Parts: sequence; structure tokens; C-alpha cells
Amino acid sequence: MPAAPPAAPDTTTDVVLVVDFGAQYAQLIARRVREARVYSEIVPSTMPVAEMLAKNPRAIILSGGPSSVYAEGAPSLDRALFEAGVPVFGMCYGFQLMATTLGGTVDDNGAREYGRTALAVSKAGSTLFEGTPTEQSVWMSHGDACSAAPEGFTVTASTDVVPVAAFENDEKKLYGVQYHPEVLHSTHGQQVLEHFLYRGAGIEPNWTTTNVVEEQVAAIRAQVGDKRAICGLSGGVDSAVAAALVQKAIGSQLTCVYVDHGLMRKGETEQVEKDFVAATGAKLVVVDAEKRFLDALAGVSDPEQKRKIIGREFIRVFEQAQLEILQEDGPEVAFLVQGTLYPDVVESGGGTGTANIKSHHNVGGLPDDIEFELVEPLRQLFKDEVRMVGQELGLPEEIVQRQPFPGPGLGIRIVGEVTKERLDLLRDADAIAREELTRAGLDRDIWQCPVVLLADVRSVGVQGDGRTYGHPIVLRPVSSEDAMTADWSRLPYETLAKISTRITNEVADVNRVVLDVTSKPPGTIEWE
Ligand SMILES: Nc1ncnc2c1ncn2[C@@H]1O[C@H](COP(=O)(O)OP(=O)(O)OP(=O)(O)O)[C@@H](O)[C@H]1O
Ligand SMILES: O=c1[nH]c(=O)c2[nH+]cn([C@@H]3O[C@H](COP(=O)(O)O)[C@@H](O)[C@H]3O)c2[nH]1
Ligand SMILES: NC(=O)CC[C@H](N)C(=O)O
Ligand SMILES: [Mg+2]
Repeated sequence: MPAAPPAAPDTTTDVVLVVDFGAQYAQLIARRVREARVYSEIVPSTMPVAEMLAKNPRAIILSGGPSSVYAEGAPSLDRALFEAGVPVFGMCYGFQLMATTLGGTVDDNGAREYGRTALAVSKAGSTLFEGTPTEQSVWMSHGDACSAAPEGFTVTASTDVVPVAAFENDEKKLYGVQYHPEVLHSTHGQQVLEHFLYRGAGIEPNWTTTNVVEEQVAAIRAQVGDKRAICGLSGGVDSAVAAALVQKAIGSQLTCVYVDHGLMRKGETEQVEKDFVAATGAKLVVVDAEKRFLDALAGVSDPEQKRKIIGREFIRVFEQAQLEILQEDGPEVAFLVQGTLYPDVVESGGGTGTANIKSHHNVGGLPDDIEFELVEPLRQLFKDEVRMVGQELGLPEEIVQRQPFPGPGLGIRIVGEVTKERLDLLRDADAIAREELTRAGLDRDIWQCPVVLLADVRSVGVQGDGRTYGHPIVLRPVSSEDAMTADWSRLPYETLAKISTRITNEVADVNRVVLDVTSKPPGTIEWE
């Protein structure tokens, strides 16, 4: 039977729910709440209110969204949510929905605002705005506006075009703002959010990564019991942290499995064996699966097809490893631990109404017939939060600060068919780029630097007075906070020049090196 999609075990008491109405920023809201040291999780707006309340949330935040509250079929909420005594904070669409549900007025009255807007606070000492300036810069993105607050609410801020830009009802503990306090451009946004959490909802800010460790260890013990688990270990941060958490929870019931699928970079396998085992003492099985992956990928150029094949083959290799482990005495191996993070889930279309951008091998790329039950203790977190958990667990800096490398590896960095020959060529070019970036001391400045081979593109060059007709290599250095958005890194020209010269000199068949200067969006970090 296929395993049900895993829900993160709910062991927290002080959870704040972020109800997602298809917002651009739902994950950012959840993250800002955690930055305020309060645990938060995102739930879809289609979840019945009774189910939301059954999670015993200490507070609920309603996100923005693309719909108009008065449009037919627009997402709505049962009024019971506002009558349950749970503090609620609405932002943009969530604010408009609170207004209309409770008897206020929202319409398309031409009061559009997009981007930076001056907010005038009319009630300086209010729950939300205490200690913030009466004139502050906020980020708006709306076409509809609230012209009358519901009864019992005090209007606490306005703008030049919107008379009701914030309202508060301390008695019912209901609050709302038309703008987006969660984005950095709203200068006092974090303070306003914290005021809601601490003053409005009375929550103590005591959630830390120590809580994550304790809660996840308890949840993993409860989930796995006395059975055994394997963990896909890649040498990356996420799986190292996931493995360390599970190791802490169930000790020798865990075996780590590193899959050498032939799509890794130079020296990677040796490094995993050395670093990870040395740091944690975990049991590690290394599987050489190069032939299996390359055979399965032969003739395939379509990125999504590659991702699905790679996701499937990973699981087949884990199943084989399971059979081997079963030859030793002991209980069933029923669980597969993966270092899946929140962005992997969102990009695979696993958020609420979010589009499938690309199927991450460990989420959207999983085959339907997977029999393992998944253990994914990091599924709600962002990378920098995972790094903090890793530090908390005492993992060494070399692991915690490593740049990300995607599970499908160089397979999604060859635009065109993946062959052994092309992989070897790309491995050489990648090793040169990494060596020069490290030498220039740039590793901590960039998030990661994919090196991409345009295998189906050729261009004319001249080398040693002769004509060449070779392939271009693309350098894609980016800076990012959480991989959801990214900018291209402004690397020093000398470093770029050195990388370019060395790649064209040392890697046969490459006669051109180009730099990708696209942010995300519109590009993604990887090319496929
Ligand atoms: N070569 C591999 N062998 C075994 N498992 C792997 C391999 N590559 C990826 N995985 C599994 O897939 C998960 C997702 O991969 P991903 O690259 O996002 O995470 P990571 O490698 O752990 O960290 P990072 O994002 O820093 O590279 C990993 O956490 C791991 O469980
Ligand atoms: O384990 C992974 N499996 C995948 O299928 C995958 N696809 C992209 N990535 C990594 O995710 C981050 C965002 O990448 P994109 O901007 O290309 O979507 C970047 O850090 C990418 O390297 C993956 N990691
Ligand atoms: N960002 C939002 O939540 C926008 C809400 C609504 N769609 C509007 O345009 O007013
Ligand atoms: Mg990785």
C-alpha cells in the first residue's frame, strides 16, 4: 500500500496556524512567526474550521491571496473561527475576509496600492502599533479595500487612499491590517506581528531550535517505535541534520544509505564517507548505483522526466538496501528518513494551490508504489532554520555550512541527454569552479554555484589556431536566504576570468564559459 503523505507529528503546544489563501508569502509569515520564537505551521484555507481548532492553536493568522472576497467562489471562512475565542490576525485578503465575515464593507472602490505606501497610525498606543512611529512605511499589494470596519472594531491606521488600513478588537482578540507586515519592506512589520503574538494573543516567546530537537526526537520515537529505519544520506546539510536527529531518537535502529548514482561531483563520495561517519559515528552503507541510473536516464532530455526517473530509482535502491539490512537479524525496516525541507514541498506543488515548478526528487518525484513510511522531521523548516538545528545538535561547521547540492545532482545540470562522457566533462568543469571560488574565499558569500553544461548547444571557437565547435558551460552563482528567491552573485571579475580560462584550457570540448545573470524569479536556481 502506498504510504500516506506524512504530516509533521504535532507535538507542539504553542502552535500558531497560518491559514493560506493562496498567498505569495504564506511561508514567509510562518517563518516570521518562528523568528518571533513562536512555533507556526501552515494549513490550507480549505481545511474545515473544526479541524483547525482541533489543533489547539494559540492564535491564527489569515494570509493574503489573489481572490476578491466578494467574487463568486472566493475562499471563505466559517464565522465560527472568529467566535472560538482564539486570537486571529488577518493580513490583506485575510483582513478583508475578516471584515466582510463580521459585517464590515470591502469593495473595489479604486483604492489600489502596490508597493511602498505611507501608513498613518491613528491610535498610537494600540495593541498592534504601540511603540511604533505614527508615520511608517509599509508594503501594500491590493486592489480591493475596506471602507467600513465591522462593529466593535477600532480603526487604528489609514493611508491616503484607504480609510481603514488596520483595525483592532481587543475584547474579541481580533486584529487585521491591509498591508503585508511579513515582508522586510514593511519597516515595523515584525514588531507589529510580535505585538499581535505577545500582546494580542498572550503567547510567550519561548520556541527555539532546542524545542525542535526535543519535539522531533520524541515524535520520531513515537513514529518508529522498535522498528528500523534507513536514511537517505547525501552529504548535504538537510540529510545530515535529519540523520543526526533520527540517530539521537532511535540510535542503532538507523542505517544511513548513501547512493552513488554517478551524478555526484568529484570527490563527493569520499567526502561523505569521511565527514559524516567521523562526525556522528552513524552506520553507513554506500551503494554503487551508477549503471542503474545511467541506464534509466539513457535517451531522456526532458527535465521533469529526468526528475521522475531519478526519484523512482532512488526508492528502488533504498528497497534493495533494505533487503541487505534485513539479512542481519532484527525487526522490519519500515521507515525511510529524508531531509525534505519546506521549499522542496512548495516547489513540487505541495503547498496550497501552489503551482508545480519542478518535481523535487524527494517529494514530487517519488513513485506511487513506495512502501516505506516517510520520516521527514524538517518538512516545515527553511534551510537557515535547519542549519541552526544542526548547530544545536553539535554537527561540525563543514557540514552545517555546506552549500546545497540537489539530489538529482549533475543529471539536472546537463541540458540534454545525460551520458557518462558528458558527466565526466561537467565534473571537471565543476571541480575547477569550486576550487577557484574556495580559493577566492567566496564560499560563504554565495548560496551555491551550479555549473551547467549546455550539451545540445555548440558554438564556434578558435583554439591553438584551429577551429573548434564545442559546448558552452554556464556559471550560475546565486545569493539567497532560503532558495525561494535568489539573486545572481556579483562575483569579482578576476575570479570569473580565472574560472573561464581554466575551464576552456583544461576541459576538452568546452570552448565558451557564460555567466547567468538572472534572478529567481523569473529564473530558478537550477536550469532544469
Ligand atoms: N546521493 C544520495 N543518497 C542518498 N540520499 C540522497 C542522496 N541525495 C539526496 N538524498 C536524499 O534526498 C533528500 C533531499 O536532497 P537535498 O539535496 O534537498 O538535501 P541534502 O542533500 O540533504 O541537503 P542540501 O540541500 O544541503 O544538498 C536528502 O535529504 C536525502 O535524504
Ligand atoms: O534535493 C533536491 N532535489 C531536487 O530535485 C532539487 N531541485 C532543486 N534543488 C535545490 O533546491 C534549491 C532551489 O532550486 P530551484 O531554484 O532550481 O528550484 C536549490 O538549492 C537547488 O539546488 C533540489 N534539491
Ligand atoms: N495581496 C492580497 O491579499 C490581495 C487581496 C485581494 N486579492 C486584493 O487585491 O485586494
Ligand atoms: Mg543535496
